[in-house]
Parts: sequence; structure tokens; C-alpha cells
Amino acid sequence: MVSPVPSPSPDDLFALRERLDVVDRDLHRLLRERFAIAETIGMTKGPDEPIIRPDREVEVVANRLRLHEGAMPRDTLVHIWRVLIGGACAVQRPYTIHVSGTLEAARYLYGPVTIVRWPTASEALGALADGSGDVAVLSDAERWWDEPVSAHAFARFELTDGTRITLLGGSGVGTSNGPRALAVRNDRLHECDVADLSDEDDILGRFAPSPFTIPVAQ
Ligand SMILES: O=C(O)C(=O)C[C@]1(C(=O)O)C=C[C@@H](O)C=C1
Repeated sequence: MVSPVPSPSPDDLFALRERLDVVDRDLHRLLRERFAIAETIGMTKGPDEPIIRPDREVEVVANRLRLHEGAMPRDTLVHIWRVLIGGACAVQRPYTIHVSGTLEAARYLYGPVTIVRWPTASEALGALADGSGDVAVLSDAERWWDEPVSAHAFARFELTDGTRITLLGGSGVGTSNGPRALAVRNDRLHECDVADLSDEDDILGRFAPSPFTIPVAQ
């Protein structure tokens, strides 16, 4: 339960800021603990195992959304946890996000990690080919599925302007062999062959929307 803040007077400002400082200190301590655990989890993953576990990421965010209450907007909650997860991946193994025209979504999802911008979706996809576990964040507006895709798609997000975003990972990302797509349905991850994804209807039919939308400036 979130304890309510009583109606403030200007005189209360100092006291309220002191309360914030205490909360921030506790949050910081818990975040350091979360990152230490994530670092240890990374040590249990072998050098050839993928660091990024999309199904678990979906579960982590969905867990928080399910229990959410209070003044914090749900978009803020999701954004914070996406940044925590992006950072947790980075402390386990360095990786790069490749984007084409979707920088805003990539920053929202991953925060201050290394982002490389490519002129086209096919060039961003090409950058995944080395299988290092890098991730591409592509807008469906670019019809990236018109070309052969040798990567894993592991999440779809909808922007508030209606654009759909798909996350694709290099061959080290997924847990199966061959190009598989991963879709989120009912908070669980489902797989299908990326090679089978030939048109927009096909993609929309196979990927259920994720439990949140990414706000963009209108
Ligand atoms: O559960 C893991 O395997 C983790 O590495 C932790 C964590 C997280 O921050 O919750 C981070 C990266 C993975 O993609 C999934 C989840």
C-alpha cells in the first residue's frame, strides 16, 4: 500500500523533500542490490548462452503492472523497469542496440545504452548477423519482413501514434536454433518461424500486442 501524502502547505516543502531524500536513498540501495543480483545471474550464463531472456523480461514487467497502484503513471513504471532490465543486460555482457528511424522507442526501452543508428531496417538487421546478442529496434512502417530475416523477433510494442515497433535480436538472443520469432500472448512468450512472416497481416496475426504502449510526442 502506498502511504498517502497529506495536503501540503508551502511550509511543508522542506519536510516533503526530506521524505523524498529518504525514499531515494532506500530506492538506490535496492537498485544496487538488484544490479548485484543481475551481475551474479550473468555469471551463471555460459559464454555461448544468450544474456537477453525476452520471456523473463515480459514476465518481470507484467508482474509490476499487475500490482501497480498510486499516482505513478503506468508508462513511467514500464519505462523505469525497461531501463533497469536494459542496464541489467549491460552489466552481464556489453551489447549494442541497432535502430533505423526509431531512436525514441529504443531509448525508452533500453535507456542510456549504446545505440547505433542505421539509414535502413535492412542495414540494422545486417548488423545483427554476427550473433553477438545485439538487438535491433525496428518500426513496422519499414516493412523489414519483406527481406530475408536471420534474427529473432522478441517483442512488439505500439507507440501512441499507432506505429508498431518490433524488437529483433541477433542469433545469440533466442533459445532455439534457426530464425524464430517470439511473440507475447497473455503474458507468455510464443514462438513462430520468422521465415514464415511474409506480410503485415501475417505478422499482426502472430504477434499479440504487448501489455503497454510507448508514449511519443504527438
Ligand atoms: O533473469 C535473468 O536472466 C536476468 O538476467 C535478469 C533480467 C532482469 O533484469 O530482470 C535481465 C535480463 C534478462 O533479459 C531477463 C531479466
